[in-house]
Order: sequence, then C-alpha cells, then structure tokens
Amino acid sequence: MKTAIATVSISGTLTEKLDAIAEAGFDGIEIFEQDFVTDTGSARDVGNRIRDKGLEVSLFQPFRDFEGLPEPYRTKAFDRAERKFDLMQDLGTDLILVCSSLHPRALGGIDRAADDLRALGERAAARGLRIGYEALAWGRYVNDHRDAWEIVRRADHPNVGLIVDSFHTLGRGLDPETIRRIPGDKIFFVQMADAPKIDMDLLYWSRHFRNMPGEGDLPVTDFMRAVLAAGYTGPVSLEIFNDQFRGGSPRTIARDGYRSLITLLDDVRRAEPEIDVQLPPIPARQDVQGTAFVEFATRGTEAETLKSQLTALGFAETGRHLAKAVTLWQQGDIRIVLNEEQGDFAGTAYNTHGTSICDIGLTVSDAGDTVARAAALGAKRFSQNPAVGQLEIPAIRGLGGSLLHLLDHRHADVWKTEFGAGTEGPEGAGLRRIDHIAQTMTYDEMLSWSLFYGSLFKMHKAPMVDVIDPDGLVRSQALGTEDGAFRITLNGAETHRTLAGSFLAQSFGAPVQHLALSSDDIFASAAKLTAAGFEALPIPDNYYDDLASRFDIAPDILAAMKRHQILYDADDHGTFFQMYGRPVVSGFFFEIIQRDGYRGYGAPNAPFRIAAQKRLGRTRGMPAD
Ligand SMILES: O=C(O)c1ccc(O)c(O)c1
Ligand SMILES: [Mg+2]
Repeated sequence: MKTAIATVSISGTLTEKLDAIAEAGFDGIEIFEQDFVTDTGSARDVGNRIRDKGLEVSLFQPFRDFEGLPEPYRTKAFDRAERKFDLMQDLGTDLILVCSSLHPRALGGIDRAADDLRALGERAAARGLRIGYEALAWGRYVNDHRDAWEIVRRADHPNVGLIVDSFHTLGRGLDPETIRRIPGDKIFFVQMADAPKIDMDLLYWSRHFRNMPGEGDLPVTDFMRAVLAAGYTGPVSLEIFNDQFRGGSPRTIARDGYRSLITLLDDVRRAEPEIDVQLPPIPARQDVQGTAFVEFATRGTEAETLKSQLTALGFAETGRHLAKAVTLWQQGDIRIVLNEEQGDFAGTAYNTHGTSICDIGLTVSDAGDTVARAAALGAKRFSQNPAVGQLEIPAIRGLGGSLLHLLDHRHADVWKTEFGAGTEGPEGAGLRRIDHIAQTMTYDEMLSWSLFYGSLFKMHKAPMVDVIDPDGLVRSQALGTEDGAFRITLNGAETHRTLAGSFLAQSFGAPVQHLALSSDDIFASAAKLTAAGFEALPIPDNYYDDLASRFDIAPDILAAMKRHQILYDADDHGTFFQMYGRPVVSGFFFEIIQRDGYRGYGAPNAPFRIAAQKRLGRTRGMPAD
C-alpha cells in the first residue's frame, strides 16, 4: 500500500516539509496549493524537487467552490480549473481534489452537481487527468460522503471519482460501514485523520484539532477497514490540520505520521484478515510484563546523595558490574541501576541532564519481535559495544534521545551474569514493584509519546486530566497495560513556572521526573522508612481536615496518615494511598503508593503535592521555579 501525507500537515518551508516526509518513509505527498504558491520555484521545478526526494505527487488540492454555480460564475469556475490543470501537468500529478462548495451563489441539486462534474471530467480526460470529489463536513449542500458518492455515481465518468476523508465522515458521526458498498475503483483517494472528541463547530474542529490516527477518539480503524474492504488499492494519505503540529518539528511530525499510518494498516489487517492490506508483515503489539529495571546516569556527590536516598528507602546494593562503574540496587521486584561511567550512553546523558533516568528496561513477551515492530514503525535500534561479560540486550531509542531496553525470558540470567545478583532483592521496607514511571515533557510532545507507547505495546490510554499547579496547568495522560504490570504517566508542561516545567528547564529535558514504588502495606513501609531516616514531603493539616469531610476514613487510619504524610484517594474500583519523598537530585523524587484496586494516580491530590514541593523549595532558599 502506498503511503502519503498532505504538505499542510507539516510545519516549515516546502523544502523542509519534503525532507522530513521523505526521511520518515512516505511514498508520496498531497501538495497543498498554498505550499506551492509560497515557494519560489516553477511548477516543473517543484515537481522535480519532489521526485528527486523519491516522492510522488499523489494529489493536488484543494479546488474549491466549483459545482452548482449559475452563469457567469460557472464558466469562470471551469476556466479556473483549466489553469489548475496546467499547473498539475507541470507538477506531474494526475489527480485534483474538488471539495464540496461553500459558494454563496451555489445552487443545490444532485443532478446539477453531477452534470458539472461530468463536464469537468470530460475536460480532465482530454489531458489524462482525474477529478476526485470530497464532501466537506460543512459543505453548503453536500456534506456527507453518501451524497458525494451519489453525485459521482450520476456523473458517470471514468475520470471522476470519490475522495473520502475520515474526519468528514466520522466527525459528523456518519457510519463508515456505508463506504463498503462503494466500488473500490470509484474511490480515487483516501485521507485519514483522527481528532479528540470535543463538542465544537465542525469547521473549527477540523482546521485546528485533527491529529494522527490513533492520537484521537474517532473510530479510524473501522473507517480504514471499510475503505479497504470496498476494494480501494490507491494511496493512504494523512491530512492533518493541527495548530500544535504547525509549530512543531517537521521531522517529529512526519515520523509520528508514518508510525500512526503503518500502525493503522496493521490494525486493519489484524481486525479483518480477509482484507489484503499490501504491507510487509510486522510483529503484533507486545505485552509488557513489567519494568525490568530503571537506570540512572549519575556521578560524584550526586551519586552519593542518590545512594543514601535509596538506602533510606530500603534498597540494598546487591551487585557491581563485572567491568563497569555500575551498581545494582534491589528491593523486592524493583531493580535500580546506577551508572557512573563517563563514556557510554549514560555518560552522555549525565553530561546533558545531570543525574537522571537514562534507560528503562521492560520485560516483554518477545524482545526481538518488539524491536522488529519498533523498527517497522520508524524507531531506531540502539546498540553499544557490550563490555566483557555483558549480554547484548535488544534496545531502541525512545523519543527525545531516551533509551528503552527490551528483555524476555532469554535474559532471565542477566542479573546473575552481569552483577552476580539474584532477580529478587531483599524485603527492605516492603516496597515490592515499580507502580508507574512519571515522564515530563512539553505539552507539544505528549501526543508523540502516547503514540510511541500505544503503537508498540498493548496499552490503554486513560482520559487526559488537568493537574493544577499554583503557577499553571499541567496536563497528564496515563497509559497502562490491562493488568497494570506497566504504567506510565505523561505530564505535559505548558510553562516553565510549573513544577514540571521547571524540572524540564533545569534538567534540559530529562524524561523522568518521578518513580512510584508500591507497597502492599504503606503504613508498615512508612514506619520502616521513617526509622531509616527517610523524610516525607510535609502535607498541611488542612488537607487531612478536608479529607475527613470528603471520605469516611477511620480516625486511627487518618491519624496514621497524618503522622506519615500519606495522601488518599478512591475511585469505583478501590482505594489509594500515596506519600512523596523530597526532591533527591536535579528535581527528581520518589513516590510510595498502595493501590487496592484503584486505577488512577491520585490526580485530586496533585495540587496539594505540588504546592508542598514548591513550599519546600522556598524554605530551602532554592528558587521555587
Ligand atoms: O478545511 C478545508 O477547507 C479542507 C480542504 C481540503 C480538504 O481535503 C479538507 O478535508 C478540508
Ligand atoms: Mg480532506
């Protein structure tokens, strides 16, 4: 299947767009007229530049306000079309998108529109060109793909076909199944876009909020299935109007687009195996069985500070790497690796971000398959010469320079081989496993990250929540496996004044701001932590008074919570306790939780936690942001 993307989807100059689109792996582009007009090259020159990048011009668009016009507008519209036909021939494309009219003088009537399109098809045929007709969701008379198809059917011309666009169909809540009945060879082109469910004017929603398939809430897989089941075999193209993307990095957006499109086609093939999706086979989304390890890049006094915090948390150093300045710290099923090497990936991460989590190891069903899927979706494999005794564990680059190692049953002995340690650590303070990893990023990067995880692993996206920081808003999106074995929260900062934003600014974009470790008995763990010198984040008494008014909590439990600075929340599935450590190094901190069926992350407590962290920063004489 050929892939394409509309130039309007990407930021930058036409040259920057083309470079990014070609590099991401697309076969073609839909050239937006504006992108051509703003360029200084002639149509022939632009066409050649596109082909020099290995791309084809799959479509020229848009041609507006054509059908249903009375004279003299009608003749003018045909003249205008002839000029665009000249342009298309110079650019080297045979297909033009005609979108349904918004012209104030346009008249309705399916036969009138069909007659106009047939006449245009006749003129196009004389030049070997084709016309694709698209219903805009806000078209004056035609705003439903079923009506557009009826017009195309009545136009009854081999050079006139239909263009379907998932946004216009799904955004209006139309059933995509109706597309299955259209003959595949009469669908000339397919445009894909998703969008978050927001109740707003269709035109505004479409022009500002579209996003990549899988990034929004529309049933794009059902749409794609219907189109391919109809027998469509042409290019599958992305047409994304999005304010964030207009200001984003061309390479990131193009790469996300390619990732989303291949994921979509693969999803269609898995949902409906009878459809012949012409795409090389790729391994399925993988199950994540848990976090095998997290690795910090650290050094010097920062390493000492981190080690004393780990000790206070009940961790023990259980092994030293055979050949490197790397130690393993364990407790229960949690493995934290401290990497003090100067060279290597960790050394570079330390030089960029200071002490930070530079690598995450995930246990998956098949590490090789995970890497193969990631590579097919455009991720880069990572390898670093293994030191003596070091196993070659498959790895890929995540976003923003991060690293993800993938382990399966073949790597069960890694802790023994490399560190002389067992898989399970000591009982310590009763912390059993990593509950979640909290990543911080700019708001603009959130969709990229959720697409990255969601396209690679079997994970569910929770609805986005707003976290109120005293100095701004942070948006938070959680992704997790069905059984909760792996959970991640993505926190998007819009300003550097929020705690998340200042962490990003100070660490030059370190990805992980905190790590949440779970206990089966947080009160017993808290007592051990306090005895070991762990200092919890102080929570004001007001919080506990308010809590008592909101929940029925037994007085002795409430008193223990107050003593240990433990916060509380509950949902329909169960209860949740959480306590926070103080910032350790570079703004990074630990969280301790107990989750009894609860599915969230304590979002209602976030404003109190953030205010307490900021207060602590001020009393220490550190800037609050
Ligand atoms: O918003 C628009 O005008 C517009 C133009 C062309 C398209 O293909 C489309 O889906 C929307
Ligand atoms: Mg469209």
